[in-house]
Amino acid sequence: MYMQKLLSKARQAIKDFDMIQENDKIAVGLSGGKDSLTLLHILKRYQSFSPEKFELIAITLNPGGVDNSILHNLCKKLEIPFYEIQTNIKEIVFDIRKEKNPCSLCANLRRGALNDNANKLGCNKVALGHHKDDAIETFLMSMFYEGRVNCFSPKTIMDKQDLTIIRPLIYIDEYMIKKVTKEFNYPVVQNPCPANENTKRQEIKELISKLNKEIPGTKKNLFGALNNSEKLFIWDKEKIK
Ligand SMILES: Nc1ncnc2c1ncn2[C@@H]1O[C@H](COP(=O)(O)OP(=O)(O)OP(=O)(O)O)[C@@H](O)[C@H]1O
Repeated sequence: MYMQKLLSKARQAIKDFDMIQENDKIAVGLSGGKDSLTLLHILKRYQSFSPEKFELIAITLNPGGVDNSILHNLCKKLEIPFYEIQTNIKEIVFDIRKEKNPCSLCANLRRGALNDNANKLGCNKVALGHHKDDAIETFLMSMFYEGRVNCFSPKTIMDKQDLTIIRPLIYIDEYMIKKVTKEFNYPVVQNPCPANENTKRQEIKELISKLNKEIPGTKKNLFGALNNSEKLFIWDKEKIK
């Protein structure tokens, strides 16, 4: 039941932000978590009726010591070429750098490795599993922790690498992804991260959920604010002068 809704929201995002073109070769960043598993299935379905013909592969970065055979099998079943890349990200973040706030270094290393490998495999696009809740959380985190109004974009062109990053799940709520993951029994790989669920992001997620109960519509309005580009430069000195 939810799959059709998800597919239609993904289709809308792909159209609104012009994410896919004819002959694209798209690498799905497949972590084995619910979001990227859903993304892989959605893009596979979308491929069957998309007006633009495109190629799909999956890349999984192994941070060190994770058994991803379940993802190998899934991709074989879906007939999507699968590439597992061994990395030492876990060792760098936790043993060498001994990071107190490991998430941002880990995310940077993963992003770099994913983009480099996608490039090497001849892809011109990388698809990531970020969804609507991720966007709202990132939007608030950038204000609370960095003092700036910022968020990742649905589509980012990386000039230096000749690569475009797309986020087709950007209109989809996390609860819908959870429903579909359960309904279709996607083979979720246990997240090996020692900081999992114990992060600033988790705190912000809980705060947003609390606020949404106290002030109904909070989440919807925050997402609306993110889409309201006219109001993003609130106190723009050049405009006000
Ligand atoms: N180890 C990895 N290998 C390949 N792609 C990854 C990996 N880790 C993250 N990604 C990609 O980056 C996206 C955002 O990463 P993040 O760590 O925020 O994951 P997440 O929100 O927990 O999503 P998921 O449920 O897919 O793990 C993922 O949805 C996925 O597309």
